[in-house]
Amino acid sequence: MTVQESTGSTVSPAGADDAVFEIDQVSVKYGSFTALRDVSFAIARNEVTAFIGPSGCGKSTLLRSLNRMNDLVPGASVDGEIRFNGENIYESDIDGGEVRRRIGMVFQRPNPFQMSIYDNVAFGPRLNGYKGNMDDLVEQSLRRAGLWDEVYKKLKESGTAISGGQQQRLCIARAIAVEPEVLLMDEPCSALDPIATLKIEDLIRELAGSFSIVIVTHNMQQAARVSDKTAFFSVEDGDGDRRAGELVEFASTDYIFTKTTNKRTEDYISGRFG
Ligand SMILES: Nc1ncnc2c1ncn2[C@@H]1O[C@H](COP(=O)(O)OP(=O)(O)OP(=O)(O)O)[C@@H](O)[C@H]1O
Repeated sequence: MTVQESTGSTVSPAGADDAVFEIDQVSVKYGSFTALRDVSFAIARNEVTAFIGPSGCGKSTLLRSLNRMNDLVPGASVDGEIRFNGENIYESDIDGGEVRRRIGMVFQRPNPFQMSIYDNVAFGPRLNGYKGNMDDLVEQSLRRAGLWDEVYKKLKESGTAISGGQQQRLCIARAIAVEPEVLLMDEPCSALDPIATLKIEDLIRELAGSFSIVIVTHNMQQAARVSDKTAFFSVEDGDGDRRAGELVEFASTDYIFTKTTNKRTEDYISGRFG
């Protein structure tokens, strides 16, 4: 596998042992349009990896490819291999639904189900036939999401009748209740105020010990605050608005934000581009 990493970075290429995902020459198309071209790098286990880059460079496209969410997008197709724990999730005998159960996702806008707070968290475990004590699991998941103290008196109330920041933490509790190995987060704070954002960022750092987290963010301070490694994407050089996205640089977050010598990364980080 080719692993694109910066020379001089402190990151050693993650091999199959410590990589949760190996992304190997992945290109993603929507119909005939190549949204992302030939991306290769590895995502380490139990770390936070941030995807940054200008609008339209394919960050969300790649994130959705990691749990085959793109299967649900008409016209989307993925070439190359994405190995999750060493197994290519795009093999024909792998069930996309099963992949999505093992890899949780949190979206831009909090999207609690129209049901009680309790039922939101219990939904996934019930679907999976969880046999343990559901009350304990709900409490533990809400505690891990930093929400228990705020909602324990109103577990029977609607999951949509709490603040946006609380709803997003409820969505995180719902995602972790089924014990996924990975949490994919697509700009999880973009609809939140600064205080709710900081709470989610603290939570991401706390959860990183137990889960591998991949976060797409437009907010570079956020990437710098929460992530261990950063992948910077951009669109290919040239004219026209149908240019493919590509991985420019992947390295430790510290390297990307303070030491990079890559001009394209520097220009983006310093706000000269994008
Ligand atoms: N469902 C789709 N059908 C066709 N083209 C799409 C679709 N989704 C995304 N694209 C195109 O693919 C490219 C990458 O989009 P993507 O949303 O992955 O970028 P992004 O880096 O996440 O952008 P943003 O930061 O604005 O969310 C863009 O040119 C976008 O217009």
